[in-house]
Amino acid sequence: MSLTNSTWVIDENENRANKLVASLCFIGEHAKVATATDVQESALHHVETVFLGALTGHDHETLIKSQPETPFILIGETLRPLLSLANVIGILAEPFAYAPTTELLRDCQEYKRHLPNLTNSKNEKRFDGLIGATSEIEHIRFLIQQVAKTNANVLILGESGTGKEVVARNIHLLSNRNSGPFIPVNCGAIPGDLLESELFGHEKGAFTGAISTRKGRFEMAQGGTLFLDEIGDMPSQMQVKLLRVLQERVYERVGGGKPIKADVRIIAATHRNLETMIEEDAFREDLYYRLNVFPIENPSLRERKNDVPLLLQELIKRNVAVGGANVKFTERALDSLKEHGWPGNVRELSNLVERMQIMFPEKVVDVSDLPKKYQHIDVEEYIPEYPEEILERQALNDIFSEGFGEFEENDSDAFDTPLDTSQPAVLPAEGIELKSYLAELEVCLIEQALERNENVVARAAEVLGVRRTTLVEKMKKYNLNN
Ligand SMILES: Nc1ncnc2c1ncn2[C@@H]1O[C@H](COP(=O)(O)OP(=O)(O)OP(=O)(O)O)[C@@H](O)[C@H]1O
Repeated sequence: MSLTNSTWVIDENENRANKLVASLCFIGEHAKVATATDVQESALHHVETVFLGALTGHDHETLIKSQPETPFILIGETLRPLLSLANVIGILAEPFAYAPTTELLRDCQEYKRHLPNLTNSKNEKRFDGLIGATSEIEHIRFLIQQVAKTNANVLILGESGTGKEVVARNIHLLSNRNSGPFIPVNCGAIPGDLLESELFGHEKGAFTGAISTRKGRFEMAQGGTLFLDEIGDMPSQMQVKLLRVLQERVYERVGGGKPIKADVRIIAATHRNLETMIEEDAFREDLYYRLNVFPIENPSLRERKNDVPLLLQELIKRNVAVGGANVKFTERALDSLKEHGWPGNVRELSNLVERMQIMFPEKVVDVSDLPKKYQHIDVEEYIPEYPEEILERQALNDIFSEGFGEFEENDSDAFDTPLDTSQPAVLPAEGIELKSYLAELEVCLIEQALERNENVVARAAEVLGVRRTTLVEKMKKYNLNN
């Protein structure tokens, strides 16, 4: 329960009011007796809960409605009809027992915590790059806010690409160390024998190659936050050394004897299961408990798939800001993306967005434009139908610009059919009906292409040198069912 925010008891049944204040104080609440006039005259931002009992000269309903951001608890059954008001959380009757009192106080806290204007606007602005509106990400924001104010070590768990570093940066940003540095170290990317000097620094000549004295990441993070990413990949001899620093808060540079005081907040992260690693003797249990003071479990993207559209929008915006092209997604393309499993989480989504921005600049992306593995819903593909004259012009172009010459040279059997079209270049003396002649020729070539390619339209389109959708149109036009 809150110790800083206060709880007010407004009840003209003085005896009952005093009993309630006493029992609230007993459970650690800062409770005091107040009056209806106090409510009318204050903004009540600092008031967590108001207990409301008997009143004379004031209307209960008007009073409750005048403070919509404040949760009220009614005292005594006679006020039950007021339960229908949204900010009335419940009724408490004498004797004021521990269980119902604490439950109601907790509900009031929740009412305040989820107040739309607090969670969505004021707080959001203070978070940097942590996008999402689902309850899963709201919970992460809540944990960040709670732990940021303290100096506790934090362990961020979660699959790769879920934004563990984003969370760590936000803890730093909201902490009172935010004027100090945020120093990340990827423990998995630095070879074991270099990690010690990387973390603690070294004195000149401490080892071959130590040509000058160098500060380590701990020293660089002094007064700020050290983010130990991929802590599960830290070699065991380094785990011992890190544990010592966490316990004693001092360390020495490699090759140096002078102890340096560590004023550093530690945030560690891993995608590994440290408890299993402990069982396998791959991670020290004592270090685990030192680091795991406050665990934060980042949800995977598939656990918060309703955030996909919002994230997508944000990732597009970020790329546009650095010169990328804009791109839009149809509603059903978004639905399809929501069905994806996202093993690479937000990082995978970010890569997909970049790919789509390159492939479809300033266009709208539909399900069929997505790479195959992201197509999770069946949609009927739109095949445009064009006016007759355009199709005829295209047919003529196809035939005269690329068609015949090559066909004759490369495949002398191509026109070995009963149709007159086997000698297309020779104009009979009596002339021809060009339109139907060309149509027959087209049908003949399409049929051959389909036959040679076991009726696979995509392959037939390839040998005819047209797009698959064009061939499908022509087959529809000539009523050719394969
Ligand atoms: N909630 C989020 N909102 C916006 N961007 C996010 C979010 N989560 C992750 N990202 C983006 O996804 C990418 C991966 O995030 P980050 O590096 O923090 O993940 P990680 O969990 O630390 O990954 P790894 O375990 O591989 O180190 C970054 O570009 C980051 O900006």
